[in-house]
Amino acid sequence: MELLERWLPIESDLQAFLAAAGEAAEQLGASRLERAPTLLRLSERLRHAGAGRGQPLRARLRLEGPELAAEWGEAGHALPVARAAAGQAPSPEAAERLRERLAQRFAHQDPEALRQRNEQMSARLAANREQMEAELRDLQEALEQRQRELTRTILEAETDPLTGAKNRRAFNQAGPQAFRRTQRQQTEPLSVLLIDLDHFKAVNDSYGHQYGDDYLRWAAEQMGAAIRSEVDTLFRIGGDEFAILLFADAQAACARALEILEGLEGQASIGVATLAPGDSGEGGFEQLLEAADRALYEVKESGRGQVAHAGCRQRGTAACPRPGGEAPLPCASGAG
Ligand SMILES: Nc1nc2c(ncn2[C@@H]2O[C@H](COP(=O)(O)OP(=O)(O)OP(=O)(O)O)[C@@H](O)[C@H]2O)c(=O)[nH]1
Repeated sequence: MELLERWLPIESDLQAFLAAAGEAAEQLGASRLERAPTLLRLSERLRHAGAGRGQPLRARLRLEGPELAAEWGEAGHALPVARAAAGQAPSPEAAERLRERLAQRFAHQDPEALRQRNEQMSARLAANREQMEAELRDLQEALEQRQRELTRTILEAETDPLTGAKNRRAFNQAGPQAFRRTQRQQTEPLSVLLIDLDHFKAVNDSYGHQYGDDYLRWAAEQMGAAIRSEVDTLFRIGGDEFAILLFADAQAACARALEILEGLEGQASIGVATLAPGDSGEGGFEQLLEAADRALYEVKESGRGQVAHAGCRQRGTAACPRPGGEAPLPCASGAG
């Protein structure tokens, strides 16, 4: 049977509960000498659980047969308080009288105690909230920091440190991705440009490796300046080999490649291949790359310093025409 239930946020609540426990024990026949150490221990345990410190701790006095026990908290802590003399459980009427007596003790709320209780509980709640908010802020900051670090790490892992262009690893990911997108969407053509600097070994050999590095940086700048950086991407995929993923059809890709060649003062060979919307693209990105590579090889074989589109071979020529030239563009679509 439950004799009493109370919240113990402030000191006077705790004292009143201990006094009620003392009275109940006395009613069951416990002597003052027996009651004192038990109440002391109960007081320590309740304080330990947060009683009297603004915490919303709830405590109960229960009578089970001859046993009087105190219980508190969500975890169901309990402590025996007293045992009825000779192990005789009080009659239901006696137990009910005891319950009423204890209730009587709390019938008149002291307004000052009530005010203190509210004040302390709301102060404790505010402190808890502030602490939680601070912890959340810290957590949020730590998360954002991690996110920044992760982004930087990913960026570093995908960037060529010499030229600032994306590296081969990034190309291996971005190429097939772009290819699948064009296949899926059927609206946007994709061209791949493979650019290999001509006689770069001789640049190194004649002017030194450091000069060679500067030349590579300069070449990357020229290429980067010729593309729409927010749409198309430049990659350095080897020593003096670059690639560009260009969301453009064969005609526009040829024109862009010629622009790049001009920027590089004619000192490069460029192979281009295009996947047009509607092309089956059966061989995947690999095949498109191979087609661009073959076109590049043809340029190298035929003397360097040119642009060739893989699709042009169907018309019997590998070379892209000069923009504005008389001849019609021979390679409007097709990946070779
Ligand atoms: N300075 C510098 N040289 C590099 C770097 N990476 C590769 N190389 C050099 O680039 C040169 C590439 O030589 P090749 O593949 O023969 O190219 P190439 O001389 O342009 O010949 P073609 O392409 O046939 O015209 C080699 O000498 C490499 O040592 C680099 O990061 N910096």
